[in-house]
Amino acid sequence: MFSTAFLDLPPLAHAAGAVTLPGSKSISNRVLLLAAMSEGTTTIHDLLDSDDTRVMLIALRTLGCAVEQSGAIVKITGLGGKLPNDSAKLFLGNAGTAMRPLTAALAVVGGDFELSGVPRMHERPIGDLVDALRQLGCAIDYLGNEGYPPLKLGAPALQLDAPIKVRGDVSSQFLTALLMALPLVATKDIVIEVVGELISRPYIEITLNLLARFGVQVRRDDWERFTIPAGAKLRSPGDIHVEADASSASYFIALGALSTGANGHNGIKIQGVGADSIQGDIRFMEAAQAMGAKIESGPNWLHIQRGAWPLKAIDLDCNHIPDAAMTLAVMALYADGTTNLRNIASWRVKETDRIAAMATELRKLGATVVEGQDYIQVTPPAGMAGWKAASIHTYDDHRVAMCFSLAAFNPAQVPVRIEDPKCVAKTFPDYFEALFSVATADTRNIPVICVDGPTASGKGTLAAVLAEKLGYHFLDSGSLYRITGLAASRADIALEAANEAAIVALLQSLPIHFEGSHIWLADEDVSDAIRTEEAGMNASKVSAFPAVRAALIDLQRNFRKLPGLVADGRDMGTVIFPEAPLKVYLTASAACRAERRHKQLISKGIPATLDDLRADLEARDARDSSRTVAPLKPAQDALLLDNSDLTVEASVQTVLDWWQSKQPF
Ligand SMILES: O=C(O)C1=C[C@@H](OP(=O)(O)O)[C@@H](O)[C@H](O)C1
Ligand SMILES: C=C(OP(=O)(O)O)C(=O)O
Repeated sequence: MFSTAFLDLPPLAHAAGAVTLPGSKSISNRVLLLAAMSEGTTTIHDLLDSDDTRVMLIALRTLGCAVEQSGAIVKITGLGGKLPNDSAKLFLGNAGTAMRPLTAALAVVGGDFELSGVPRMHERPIGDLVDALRQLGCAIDYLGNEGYPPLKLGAPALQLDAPIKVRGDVSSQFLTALLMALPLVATKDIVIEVVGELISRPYIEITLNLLARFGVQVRRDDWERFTIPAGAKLRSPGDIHVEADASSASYFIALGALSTGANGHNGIKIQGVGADSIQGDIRFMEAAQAMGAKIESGPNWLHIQRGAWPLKAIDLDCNHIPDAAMTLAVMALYADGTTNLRNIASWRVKETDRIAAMATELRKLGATVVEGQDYIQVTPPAGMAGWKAASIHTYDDHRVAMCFSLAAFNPAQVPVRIEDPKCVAKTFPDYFEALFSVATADTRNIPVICVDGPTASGKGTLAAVLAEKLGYHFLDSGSLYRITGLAASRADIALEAANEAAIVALLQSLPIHFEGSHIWLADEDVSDAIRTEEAGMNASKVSAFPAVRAALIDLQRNFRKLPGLVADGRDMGTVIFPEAPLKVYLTASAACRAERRHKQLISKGIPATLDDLRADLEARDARDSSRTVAPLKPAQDALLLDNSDLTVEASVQTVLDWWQSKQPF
């Protein structure tokens, strides 16, 4: 997951390949609650692991439910409707699929419970559900604003005779919550009557489908009357598999529809969900097809390719696909006219006011947007010149972050900044990793920040922090020379010019790989072994051999991958990435560098004297700057930063400011 303040997406060129998507949020949280309340043990396969399921799992554990987790398999020992802990405070984040169904289940079972969430959850309505539960005799108080969480639940005095009326026009989750809770107390037939037009109906179908899997057949009369039969009992089905999330699939369906292939591959294959999914959002496929996508489907897979181009503008009632329809609003940027998405009033009471958010952010990109209480009309930017680079505010809404990433395919090749990318953790923590696994950009568009400088200038530290703050890859090029020196010494090859060819041959066979800040040589983590003073000296020696440097060029350039790279070394800006948009040459006085190195060594318990260290590093500076190939020197267009008197934080901030000053947003 990218936990950076923002994630800059360079203009994306193509996308092709396969993605396996995480489990459905709607299925996961329903199955968790049903499994916890049922009799028997349920083994859940491919459960979604995200913020929304985490709050549900924590809540169930707090209530006394036994949960065993091993990898993607979760085993729940059902409580049979009886709670070991009948007093608890539950924090449910911003998960509607946890807050609404748990409210109903705990209210009918009874106990002393407080249910709260993030501030936005306290602005998301729940009054219609509370009103319905109060008709049943449930004891529910508002702890904050009337009609909204947080809630306090008490012991109910259940009256099951009269039909329960529930409004269906604000959220279908209220009806879902009642349908899942009432089997716990169905000593007689319980009738639920929906008042007002029921929205988001396919989600009710998911609920009915899963209730049936847990042994409860609800009778449905049209979409207005639902009967839980007397004696209904939740019984574990044993094993249950969670399909991949169809709403998450919408971003990759769109990706297939709007991008051309890459690396000899064409189209996007989505694994884990197919056209026969029980999730209503799978019908996003039809909307994407209407816009031009070519889609094939098989058991649990979809394959999407670009068809019509530009996409065709559509006019669509999106009530049945409220979540995936946000993706259509971004696809509309690539359409041949104005797209009209209607009957989406519920967008206003979700993670944010989604109609307002989409309108504001689409306009930043250059689109013309008209919004109404329950619709949005999107007209694409006028020609290439109409597109604007934009920093997309994401309102702590996972779907805003995910769908706006698709704007990076814009024909004007302007970058797109996604603010607070970690908000995708609600349903798809590794969304951007999945995107980068199939999307490609022209190499020249992938940003590189070079940090060059002499030994002990702190360039490794600076570069690593920059990479972390920007979510970029990190190339510690010096480590490649260090590994080469280490491997040659271990192979008893003297580090002399006469052995240059042998060292290159050895280097080409080295199984080097990087994992975060760790560097591996085959099965050995050599991160520490290459950091000794001796390894540094050896690195300096092998790095003076032209053939060694040449052999490492492609390896280093291959680090330039989406979303970007921070590369530290001695010739990053001069030789390896001469066209990098930002080159920093980091220095500090010899005295200062010797002192830093001294502190470092002493703290590790390695004896050293300041004078020796200073002499060594001056010798190393001389060798590095006088070698014939790629000598250490600032690139002509490098910005010089002397950090002798700067903290790491101050150096990082200076470079981040330089970087920001080069951005179009
Ligand atoms: O029941 C569900 O799993 C959901 C129902 C929908 O909400 P509304 O019924 O409020 O539209 C949907 O937007 C939400 O993401 C999940
Ligand atoms: C509306 C959504 O979430 P919730 O389940 O919290 O309602 C969503 O995921 O788009």
